[in-house]
Amino acid sequence: MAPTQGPRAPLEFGGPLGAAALLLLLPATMFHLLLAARSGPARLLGPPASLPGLEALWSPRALLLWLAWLGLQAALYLLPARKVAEGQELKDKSRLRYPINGFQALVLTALLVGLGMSAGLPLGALPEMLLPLAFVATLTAFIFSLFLYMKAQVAPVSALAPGGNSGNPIYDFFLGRELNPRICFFDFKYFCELRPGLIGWVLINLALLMKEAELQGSPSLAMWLVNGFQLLYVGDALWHEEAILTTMDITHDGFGFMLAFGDIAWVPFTYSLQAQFLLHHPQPLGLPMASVICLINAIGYYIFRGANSQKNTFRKNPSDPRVAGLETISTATGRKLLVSGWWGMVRHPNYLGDLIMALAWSLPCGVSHLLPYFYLLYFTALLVHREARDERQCLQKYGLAWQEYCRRVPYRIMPYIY
Ligand SMILES: NC(=O)C1=CN([C@@H]2O[C@H](COP(=O)(O)OP(=O)(O)OC[C@H]3O[C@@H](n4cnc5c(N)ncnc54)[C@H](OP(=O)(O)O)[C@@H]3O)[C@@H](O)[C@H]2O)C=CC1
Ligand SMILES: CC(C)=CCC[C@@H](C)[C@H]1CC=C2C3=C(CC[C@@]21C)[C@@]1(C)CC[C@H](O)C(C)(C)[C@@H]1CC3
Repeated sequence: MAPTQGPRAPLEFGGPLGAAALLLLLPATMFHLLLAARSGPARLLGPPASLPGLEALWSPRALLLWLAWLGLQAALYLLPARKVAEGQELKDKSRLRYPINGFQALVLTALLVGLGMSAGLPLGALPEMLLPLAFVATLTAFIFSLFLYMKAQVAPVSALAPGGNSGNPIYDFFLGRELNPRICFFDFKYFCELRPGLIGWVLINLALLMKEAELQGSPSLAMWLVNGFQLLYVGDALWHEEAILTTMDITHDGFGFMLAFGDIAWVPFTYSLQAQFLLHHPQPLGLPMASVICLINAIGYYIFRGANSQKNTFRKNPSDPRVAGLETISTATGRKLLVSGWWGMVRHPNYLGDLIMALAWSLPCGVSHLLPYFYLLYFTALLVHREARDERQCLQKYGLAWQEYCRRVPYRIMPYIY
């Protein structure tokens, strides 16, 4: 049995109690949002108009569809890739290899869905199945996390994540014990983070758009914008798939319920909330306002992509002409920190861009309801918390050099505000 990390390792997310609460709260919130979006009052706060019975949650057809979806995405993952990338160096000095074929999976999925639709596949029926689909996705996340927890029992110590090995089963189940659980070349965390949930999200959005077209004669401008913006975001993530190998989720966090549920259930069913809301609460949107919203999304995307690409280019090759002229601070680890360019503006410019885009995704839903702004509120909380976790890790890694960086770049996410 793999040993634990010992009682003195710092606990996150409020320790075992916080983890236990989140195990219940996260699925409950997701179901609340799904129900609220389709209800008349569409209240974010307060109880849903009615609670569904088990017959509304359980459907063998939804289970089959869900398993077919996971199977399709797994098959696409296993197709030959245009490139195989190496991950960050692990504790045992080895590096894992990852197929770079996520964008290919998105295109092939789009082709298959297109073919299916021309053969009569009723994509517009999907919105009716969101509740039972979310239910089987949640069940899958629980069962899968249990499998991951047990798999970690026989994993070598070097394969364990820095957190998630406290010895408390609830906490460790939630956070995840093993860093990169795999069977042969199939990496579960890498697969889940980018494929079934992210591609599922844009498919759900598309189904909501088709349904709106069925009901109203054509999709609304607001629905087009939400679909377009979020497709750009998902397409971008898959196009720059390799960049995920340096994120905290892959390099630091174990794979447990938090990420498994987040990746396969939370992302597709709550990130599509704006499109769900629009189907049940059509919103008028004129061209001038739509243009302003497009501009906001473009500004957010420009900052998000610029900052992420600048850091990735710099981390891959600091002498790359695109980043060689930037000012840096040396650290004792031999790695440098950027102090000019995007990373000299605030310490997390990529989060700022992401948040601006989140605002642009909600604005097409008007200002009559708070519900479509849930993503913006949740995402602000997630990124503020994530930023604090990252800063702790960077302080540990870079010590004085990180303190110097914080002194030179005092704002975390929003210049002059935070
Ligand atoms: N839509 C969603 O739900 C979510 C989206 N995201 C997005 O994912 C993206 C990745 O985010 P995340 O993984 O949290 O973090 P980052 O991509 O911001 O990576 C943080 C790491 O970057 C390195 N770094 C920090 N400052 C500097 C600097 N000045 N110069 C060079 N390197 C630096 C450090 O690692 P090192 O030095 O070791 O390289 C640090 O640990 C973001 O765009 C975020 O908005 C994140 C979470 C959820
Ligand atoms: C509330 C809850 C269940 C939290 C779990 C958090 C996860 C939902 C997120 C943690 C980091 C994520 C990232 C993306 C999606 C959400 C999760 C999984 C991401 C794949 C979205 C697309 C981006 O371009 C990205 C690739 C940078 C990003 C990576 C982090």
